[in-house]
Amino acid sequence: MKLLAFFLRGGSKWSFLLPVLCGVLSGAASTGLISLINSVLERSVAPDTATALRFAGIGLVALLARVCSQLLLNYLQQSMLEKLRMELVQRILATPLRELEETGSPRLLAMLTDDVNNISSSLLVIPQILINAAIVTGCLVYLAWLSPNVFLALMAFTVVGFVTYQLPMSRGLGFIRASREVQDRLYKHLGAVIQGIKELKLHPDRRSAFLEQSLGETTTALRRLNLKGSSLFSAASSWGMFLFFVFIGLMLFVLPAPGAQNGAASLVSYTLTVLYLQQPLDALLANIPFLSRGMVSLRKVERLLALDKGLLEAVRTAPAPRTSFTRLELVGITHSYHREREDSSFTLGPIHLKLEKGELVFLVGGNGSGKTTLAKLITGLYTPESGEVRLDGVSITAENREELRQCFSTVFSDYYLFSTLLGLTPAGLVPRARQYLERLHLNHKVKIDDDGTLSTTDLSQGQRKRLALLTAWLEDRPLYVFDEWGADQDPSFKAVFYEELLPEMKRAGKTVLVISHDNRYFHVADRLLHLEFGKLVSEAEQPPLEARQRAS
Ligand SMILES: Nc1ncnc2c1ncn2[C@@H]1O[C@H](COP(=O)(O)OP(=O)(O)OP(=O)(O)O)[C@@H](O)[C@H]1O
Repeated sequence: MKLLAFFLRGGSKWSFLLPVLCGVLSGAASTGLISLINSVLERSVAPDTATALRFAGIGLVALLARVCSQLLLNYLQQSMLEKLRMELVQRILATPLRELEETGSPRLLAMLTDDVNNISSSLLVIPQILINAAIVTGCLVYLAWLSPNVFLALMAFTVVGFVTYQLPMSRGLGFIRASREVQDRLYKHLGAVIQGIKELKLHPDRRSAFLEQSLGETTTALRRLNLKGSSLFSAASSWGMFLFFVFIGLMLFVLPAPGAQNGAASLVSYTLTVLYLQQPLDALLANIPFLSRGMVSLRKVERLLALDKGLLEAVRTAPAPRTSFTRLELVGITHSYHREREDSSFTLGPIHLKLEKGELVFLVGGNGSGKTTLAKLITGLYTPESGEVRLDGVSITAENREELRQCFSTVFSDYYLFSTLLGLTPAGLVPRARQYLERLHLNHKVKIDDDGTLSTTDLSQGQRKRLALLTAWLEDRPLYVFDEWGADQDPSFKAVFYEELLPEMKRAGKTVLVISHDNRYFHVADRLLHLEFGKLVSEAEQPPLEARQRAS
């Protein structure tokens, strides 16, 4: 029911109902056919040309309605697949970063691939189940008309069949749920194959251990669980069919045509009708496992789908980026990471901090002291657990957090480089981008097409970071955050970055927060913020930039 409600909510009701109606029409026509066949066999209808034409007409309706239903269903499935995937991606984009980090990329990937496929496959079987259920109902009504006793006997069998069918089905569902959990682990290992390929290639023992233990154990567990689940589903389905044949056997040999008034002719009619039930019943039983997988997957993505509408709206209707700001204040903000398995936690803050327009601020401190975490809080990527962030005196809440984010251009140490200047296409930008390429000494390596496509991103780490800096530069936001940007640069380019580019940004009125371990260049900063174990331990004002440059 949950699945049905989800589909009906997700699209136009007619796009779902139309294939069902076509299917039901096809089912009704099929039932009409079986009734006609019975009548001809019983000789209650003459096998003349008119009957043959009736037969052909009903058959044609059954066929055309079935084809329409299938075509509409295929269309519905593909558009649902696209819609669901886009919807999930939009919800991922609107989900708080911390929540996504806790979910982890393997689970997100499994949702976007396996779960989306399972849900859309179950979409395809829902109408088929409804269609086959309609055929079964049609046949049952016909059977009830032929003989109420045979109908009642069949219903009694159906109840027994349903109850006994449920037992293996619910066990099977348990295995499918467990296999879906293991699937997340599989994606983690597959990620390790791709990202850890160098380490795996260079170390045979690690490679074998990975193949046998990590990946091997997971794929074996997955195979076993899926096998158990599918076997139980098949067993349940076969049990249903077995009961069906038992019923036919009883009808033929033990209780010859209960309620039969017309002897052999009636027996032929019941048997034929009951036999005709086999195909839709078989399809019904075969489709239920797909439905079960769809339900398991829907539960997996439910949390994303239930995302607060306000968050979704805030991302969909993001404000235009600000061109300037005066002051950003952090008032007693805190953030904690809890590690369940390690029974330890890291707490940043409470942090009190002000960033003014045109300031060049360095954030320094040991590894793990909380610099990146603080940068994520400042940029609005994390929501503080307590305290307040104020932009030009206005408190930042869920409603206006997008406005804060739009103030920043960043290059985090785990930045991502897009292969085009995505979202940056105002006229005159590409010539500026080419100038920056030259300044960043990348003009011999990378070309930028008029549509903003970069000729390559297959560069050295230092060069890739320069390209990321170029994108940030082009965004032209009032606040910049560079997280250990200089770490991959050669000494000459480090000097260009710290002594030319940063002061130039400052002169252009930008506020720049630089996370750095390059103590050779600390003199460039207006202020040094020192973070240790999550606390700001000191804040050092420095003399004016010109004096500092002269001194160095
Ligand atoms: N996603 C996360 N989940 C759990 N703990 C985290 C996460 N990110 C960081 N931490 C922990 O929080 C602490 C601060 O990390 P953070 O990355 O902010 O430090 P940092 O000062 O930027 O370090 P570095 O100089 O090494 O980049 C560390 O102890 C780290 O283990």
